[in-house]
Amino acid sequence: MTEETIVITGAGQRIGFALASHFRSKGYRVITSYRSEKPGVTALRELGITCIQADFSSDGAIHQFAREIAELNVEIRALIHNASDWNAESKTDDYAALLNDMLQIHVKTPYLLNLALSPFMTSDSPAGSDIIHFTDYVVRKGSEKHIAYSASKAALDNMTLSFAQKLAPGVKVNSIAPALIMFNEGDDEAYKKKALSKSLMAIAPGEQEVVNAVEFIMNSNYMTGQSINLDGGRALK
Ligand SMILES: NC(=O)C1=CN([C@@H]2O[C@H](COP(=O)(O)OP(=O)(O)OC[C@H]3O[C@@H](n4cnc5c(N)ncnc54)[C@H](OP(=O)(O)O)[C@@H]3O)[C@@H](O)[C@H]2O)C=CC1
Ligand SMILES: Nc1nc2c(c(=O)[nH]1)N=C([C@H](O)[C@@H](O)CO)CN2
Repeated sequence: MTEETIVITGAGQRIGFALASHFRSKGYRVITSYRSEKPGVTALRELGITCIQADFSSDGAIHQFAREIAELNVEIRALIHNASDWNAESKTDDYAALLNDMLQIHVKTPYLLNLALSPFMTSDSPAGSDIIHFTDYVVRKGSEKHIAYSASKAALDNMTLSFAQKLAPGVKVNSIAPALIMFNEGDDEAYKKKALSKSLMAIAPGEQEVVNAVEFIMNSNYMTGQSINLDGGRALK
């Protein structure tokens, strides 16, 4: 038996959680990875979403996650690479480990999952199937506070181009490059004011904005190898 399936990495909270609940409410089978058990993961299970524990810091865990999905005999409509850590140089003095961690989650994980799971992306829908990478506004500008994070997201942006070529025409491969979407718990008022002032729109738009961008990509019959800048016009400020 096959069922149109959406695979989302790192969906236990925030944007990944919003995407998983959205697609489940539309009737898709949804499979997510989660690293740590948390209330969001319980809530996903209650919605009937398959949640597979996977900490992608080891290559073995990436391969195991792909194997578990392959064994479910699914037809993947979309593979959404959401899992990410936003680690800063200021929080460590082990820069080699930081760079490894950033490359592991933002480059090696999507690279290996795309190669392992693209054979299961054979949707009959006119828009085909989709791979969506979440990059970041900083891909265009760099970031002095998140150098390794920014470099790894830039590599992911580049992989969008290569996989778009490799997998066309059956699979479209695109990126979403967000700037501020939502604040983190503990962000203080001074930080929020500064962050908001960086874009023309001057808002933190929330998860639904990303859900809308994913829907836009999936509904396109023609767009591949592109990046959507979901950044409130930040580059123009
Ligand atoms: N929020 C924003 O304003 C912006 C977001 N983005 C991008 O959008 C995407 C979603 O953002 P957001 O919801 O804020 O992300 P979060 O940082 O809140 O969540 C990311 C998820 O990825 C999981 N994860 C992290 N590292 C690993 C790992 N090694 N193995 C497995 N899972 C892992 C985390 O698991 P756990 O629950 O265990 O921590 C977490 O649930 C990300 O790719 C992000 O970089 C880009 C720009 C702005
Ligand atoms: N994995 C994450 N990546 C990013 C986050 C986050 O919370 N988790 N947050 C940001 C910021 O919102 C930034 O764009 C503005 O402060 C960037 N990436």
